[in-house]
Amino acid sequence: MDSVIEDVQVRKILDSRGNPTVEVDVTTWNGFGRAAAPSGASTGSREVVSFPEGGVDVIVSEVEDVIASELIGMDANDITTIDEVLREVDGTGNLSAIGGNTTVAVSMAVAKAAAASSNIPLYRYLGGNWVNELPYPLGNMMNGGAHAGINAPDIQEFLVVPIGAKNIVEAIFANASVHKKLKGLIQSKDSNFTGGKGDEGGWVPNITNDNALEIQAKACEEVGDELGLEIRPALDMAASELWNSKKQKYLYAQDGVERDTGEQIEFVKDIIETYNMFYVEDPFDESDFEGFAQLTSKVGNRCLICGDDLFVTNKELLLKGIEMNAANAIIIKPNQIGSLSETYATVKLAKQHNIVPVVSHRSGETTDETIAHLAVGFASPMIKTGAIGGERIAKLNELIRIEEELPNPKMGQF
Ligand SMILES: O=C(O)[C@@H](CO)OP(=O)(O)O
Ligand SMILES: [Mg+2]
Repeated sequence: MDSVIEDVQVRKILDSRGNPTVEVDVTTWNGFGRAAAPSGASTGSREVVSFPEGGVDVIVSEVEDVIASELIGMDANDITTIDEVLREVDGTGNLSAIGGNTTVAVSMAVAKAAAASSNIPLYRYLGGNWVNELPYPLGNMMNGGAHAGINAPDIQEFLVVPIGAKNIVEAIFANASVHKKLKGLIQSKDSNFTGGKGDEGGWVPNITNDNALEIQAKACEEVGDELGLEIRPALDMAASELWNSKKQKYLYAQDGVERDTGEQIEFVKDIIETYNMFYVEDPFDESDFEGFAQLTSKVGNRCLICGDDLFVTNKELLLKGIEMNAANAIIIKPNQIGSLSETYATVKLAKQHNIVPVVSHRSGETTDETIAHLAVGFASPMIKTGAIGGERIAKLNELIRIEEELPNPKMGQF
């Protein structure tokens, strides 16, 4: 049979932070799939464990043979069973024995090999013949928090969404234009700015959160006017990184301000209203479903409130979020949960409840382009994958190629 797995190979490769990660090759009788795992810096505490003790070297020297001997002879189309086998091989609840990064790379490589065995691209294999939607790219413009150095803003990511773009090419180049525009705007506020960038290619300015918000909005407006399309600001606050559980407060070191949960709700609501934010991710600590629910009830009709560390792509946590009306969007990162089939189950649940799934990169990435295919195949209306930088444009440029292949392409529907 065309899709029977004949070989599985694991190797150590570099990620964008210079750290080791795994790349997996899966060969079938008539196909080949390759995928690599990314890694986070601001990771949620309920994510699966990325690597076992001993790191990538242990996987290459000890785990590769075990996985290969289990998978060889199986049908690559049977991804759900293969993912279950990987969980059995691991034998722990949180994938700490062989690592969620190992299992997710195998799982994605298997899916790519299955698609290749049928001579179709991964997005079509996952989404079927009707797929025709491209995701709006959520582009990273300025970095702070755990993705930048000291003196940068506390908010982790200042993002933009080119919501008026008619196609993916226009959208991707609009984001790149905002990124360029911001360089000059930062220089006018920060005389020491050297043009330094953070982990995801956004600029790292030495300015306050307020100043960053102001120039983010200005850049959206100016570039939007120049290009004649609407561009809206967005944020990933990664607030678990700001939360101090002893003090029960969010600490904004750059601004010298501390906020309790009530003050944080008002602060974020105010930002959303002042700057007409399209999307705010992780405005509260990862355990504060209640804070999320309060904010969503106040502004969920005009802004996407998205859970990343809150849900960690986990179906059970999403279910809790749905019951509490905690959010109206969810970040989808396959390596948070460790397999493609579980990732899909979470996306499906989100869609059934009108929660917008946002397929996302990690701060540590490789040139693997798989998430571009997942976003299109899952009809995710938005993808978070940076704006510039080799490991980010690998995904963006793949979306351009996918758009070219689709007979009747449209931008995503919310
Ligand atoms: O918080 C996030 O959303 C991500 C990606 O932007 O960062 P990390 O991969 O460090 O978790
Ligand atoms: Mg996040």
